[in-house]
Amino acid sequence: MSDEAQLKALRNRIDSIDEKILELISERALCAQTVAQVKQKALPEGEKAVFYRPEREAWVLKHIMELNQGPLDNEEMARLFREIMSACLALEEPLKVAYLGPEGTFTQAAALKHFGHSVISVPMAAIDEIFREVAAGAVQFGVVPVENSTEGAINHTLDSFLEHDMVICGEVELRIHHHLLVGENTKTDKISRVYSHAQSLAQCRKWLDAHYPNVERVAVASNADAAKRVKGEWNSAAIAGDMACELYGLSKIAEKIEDRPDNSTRFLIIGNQKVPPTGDDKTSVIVSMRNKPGALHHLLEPFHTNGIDLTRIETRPSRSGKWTYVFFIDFIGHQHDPLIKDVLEKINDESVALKVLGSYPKAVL
Ligand SMILES: C=C(O[C@@H]1C=C(C(=O)O)C=C[C@H]1O)C(=O)O
Repeated sequence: MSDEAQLKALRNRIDSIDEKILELISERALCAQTVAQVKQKALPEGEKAVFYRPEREAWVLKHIMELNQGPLDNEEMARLFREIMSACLALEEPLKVAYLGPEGTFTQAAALKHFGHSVISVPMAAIDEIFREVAAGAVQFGVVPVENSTEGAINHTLDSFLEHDMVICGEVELRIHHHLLVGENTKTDKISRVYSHAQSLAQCRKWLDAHYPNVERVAVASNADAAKRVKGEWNSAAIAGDMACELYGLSKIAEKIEDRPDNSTRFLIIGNQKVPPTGDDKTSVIVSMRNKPGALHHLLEPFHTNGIDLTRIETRPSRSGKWTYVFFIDFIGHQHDPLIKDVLEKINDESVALKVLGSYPKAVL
């Protein structure tokens, strides 16, 4: 067979595979629609069904990854299914998700990675506003950054958990790549100012010291905001990611300038919905302790004796008295697991206050 004929035959095969995929996706979407009807029918008149099931979605993605034999890798395959589920869920009910805006931020990228592109994503100007928007019921979920592998905790987010009653329904991790961006009119040899969010400036500190030691570093509300500003200025650059670069039509003069190549940010999904166990979960709690010797030791002991894996511990001022603290603790397991229940009871006895922020599936993607 000639190359030409072979290509034609392969393309014919791809066409007929696509037709089958189309049919199967449509069949899947119809099933999801029927699931919605069944969910709604099971409830008394006037009560609204919960359509989004994070524990089920985590299971579907993991199942696909287990079955996958290549040549596409697991992450790629799961991303495709993430989008299929997102579209199916939108047929049941389009989700509204608030994120730290403006458009083009890493938090928006995290929201789309977690929920897929069929959600309605709503930009908010500040972390606190996301909490308020979810509390008011204007959106079902919010996405907030909580920690960065280079720069540590996002204190605004932690403090917002002290002020609002919010359930954590999920987590998402995003690799953060920063680029130095300029606009059409920027004179690249005359750059005297670099805009970015304080966290991003910090994540690129060494690179800036080495390449632009005398340039003024200006912290602004977000990386997207930084990108927006440079458009109209000839002597400034922005540090931001791919989404902001595309959205504001900028070009990269240096790529991946973050000091640590594994630079990642973890985001939390906040809402009002408690998530049942999947068998591979995390739990987040806030604990306040009496200020006495050995308090932290007593707090951590039940985790140690029960072999529970702590993934994070963070301290913040409690805001209820000078030099008193609260601990944010993340660990592996679900609050409904008998072992975790026991541990939480012990901690409750030892502490001034214990608040379980939520149990949720570990990030799959
Ligand atoms: C179809 C369902 O509803 C939603 C859509 C899902 C899907 O497309 O697979 C999975 C979970 C839910 O978010 C379900 O609950 O099974």
